[in-house]
Amino acid sequence: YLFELKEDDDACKKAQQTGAFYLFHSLAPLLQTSAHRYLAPRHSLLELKGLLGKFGQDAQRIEESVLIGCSEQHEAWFALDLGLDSSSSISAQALLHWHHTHQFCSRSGQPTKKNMAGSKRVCPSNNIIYYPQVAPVVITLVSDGTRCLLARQSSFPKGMYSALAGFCDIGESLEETVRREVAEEVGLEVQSLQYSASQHWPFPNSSLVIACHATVKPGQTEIHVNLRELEAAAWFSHDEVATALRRKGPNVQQQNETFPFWLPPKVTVAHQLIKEWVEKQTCSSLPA
Ligand SMILES: NC(=O)C1=CN([C@@H]2O[C@H](COP(=O)(O)OP(=O)(O)OC[C@H]3O[C@@H](n4cnc5c(N)ncnc54)[C@H](OP(=O)(O)O)[C@@H]3O)[C@@H](O)[C@H]2O)C=CC1
Ligand SMILES: [Mg+2]
Repeated sequence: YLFELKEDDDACKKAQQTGAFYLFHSLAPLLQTSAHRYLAPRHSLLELKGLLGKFGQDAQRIEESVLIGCSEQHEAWFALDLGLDSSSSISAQALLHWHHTHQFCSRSGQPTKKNMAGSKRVCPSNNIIYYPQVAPVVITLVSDGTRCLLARQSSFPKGMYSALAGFCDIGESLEETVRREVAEEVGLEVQSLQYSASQHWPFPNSSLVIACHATVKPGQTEIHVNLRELEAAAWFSHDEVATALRRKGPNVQQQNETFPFWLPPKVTVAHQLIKEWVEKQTCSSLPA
């Protein structure tokens, strides 16, 4: 069904009649607080038209919405940004952002036109099709068997350490990216690696973060921090990491100077990767 909506502008327009719209303003989602949770309110086409009228905006703006999914019952879901310049066409956040920053054909310089679903943009002068881009990123938790390596960039919030990360270069396999990034950032040679999980990551542009565990040879653990990429990197013991996992974000005052660091929040695949390592270490240290 989604494929049909992406390929057929008329079918997509029809789906808007019974669909649900989620709203953004300058790429920030409109959220509603409800019992200490944030919910994204849904709007029918009729409600949306009413809202647009209230804000003095033309109903034509609905053409700028982008398809972001559908329910099992074929209710189509759309996202619309009411805060961006009305001449731009838009898309949930990552897709909206991509449309906002890909308005022109890089061959002809002419404005490109979004299809109804927002799954692509086409240059009317040469028919070149542009599809939304995703940049693959690997995130690697390096271990020497008993400790794991965590690092921080100067741009991280104060005290936060995470696993190593890096964008894939063109032509690389994921395995090659892991080996290159680990060598580049901390001067270590990866011995083996294992895939863990992946996550869509909309910051700064749309990325697909692929998380892996990697090992280095126990005798080859000396870190050479690349200070152009990282502010610091160090080996941490199982206990240090397990304690840091229980610590909540930067707002918590650190009581104990021995553990001055904290880890990325639960929502990140980085957190899941570190948690997985801690759990694996705990299991392997239990008596058989
Ligand atoms: N969800 C998660 O758990 C995690 C997500 N991440 C995300 O992974 C990303 C990569 O990690 P990071 O260590 O910064 O990567 P890198 O080590 O590859 O370094 C980032 C630098 O690479 C350059 N670069 C190369 N290709 C791209 C591209 N396609 N898009 C943007 N920059 C590119 C940029 O340089 P220049 O600025 O000079 O152009 C950028 O500053 C970050 O955006 C981070 O938010 C990282 C860890 C965990
Ligand atoms: Mg990096």
